[in-house]
Amino acid sequence: SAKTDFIRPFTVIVEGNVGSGKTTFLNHFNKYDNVGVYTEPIEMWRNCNGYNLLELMYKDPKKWSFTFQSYVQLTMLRQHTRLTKYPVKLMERSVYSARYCFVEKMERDQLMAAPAIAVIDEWFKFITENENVGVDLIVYLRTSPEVVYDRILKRNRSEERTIAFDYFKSLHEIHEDWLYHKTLHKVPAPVIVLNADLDQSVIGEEYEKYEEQILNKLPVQAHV
Ligand SMILES: Cc1cc2cn([C@H]3C[C@H](O)[C@@H](CO)O3)c(=O)nc2[nH]1
Repeated sequence: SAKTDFIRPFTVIVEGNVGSGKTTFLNHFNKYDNVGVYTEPIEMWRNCNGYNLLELMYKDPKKWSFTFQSYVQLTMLRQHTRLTKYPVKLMERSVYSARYCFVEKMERDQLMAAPAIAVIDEWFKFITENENVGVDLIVYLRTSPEVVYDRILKRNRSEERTIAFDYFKSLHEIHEDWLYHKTLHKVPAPVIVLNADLDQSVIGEEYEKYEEQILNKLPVQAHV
């Protein structure tokens, strides 16, 4: 059958520090039948043609950050452009946080040389010119670094064992500048800020506060 034209659904990206509770958030919204949930393709980063790029990056960030982030950009582009039958698409992170948070962090730590950043940035500009990569809403799971650090230690993901607290602290500041103070990089859609420090036992109420906006259920503004 002819490939249907790409009709971009109402696209929501879920952003936040490592350990900010994105998976818990996505699981909560997965139960709605009109929402397509697209989790971070971490298994692809762990197995790119047999190579665990995530592990390589954490083991030797100077050597592998460019390789890792260029593959992240490709896999996130794939997530953005995947056709979905759902009217609402919920994505875990995006090409925007890839560039504005993680590549930003690697640039500040000089883990990626300027020519490498220039190449990533050219790809990013080309990719984001395409409106199929547009987003309609950003959910910012706002946390404090201490809370996410404690969660990461408990989660104990093998590749993350070597990360120092300072990494999460500066990644937190980058997210704050981007999505809360809005002083860092372009913000591609309106932002809803959730208090994601809340414990799993009560955070459902926090989600429910914004459910209508997230599910695009708000009454359509009458066009006068
Ligand atoms: C878009 C994007 C997600 C992402 C995650 N990560 C890392 C942070 C976590 O340890 C792990 C899974 O999110 O990958 C990264 O280094 N660069 C990234 N870029």
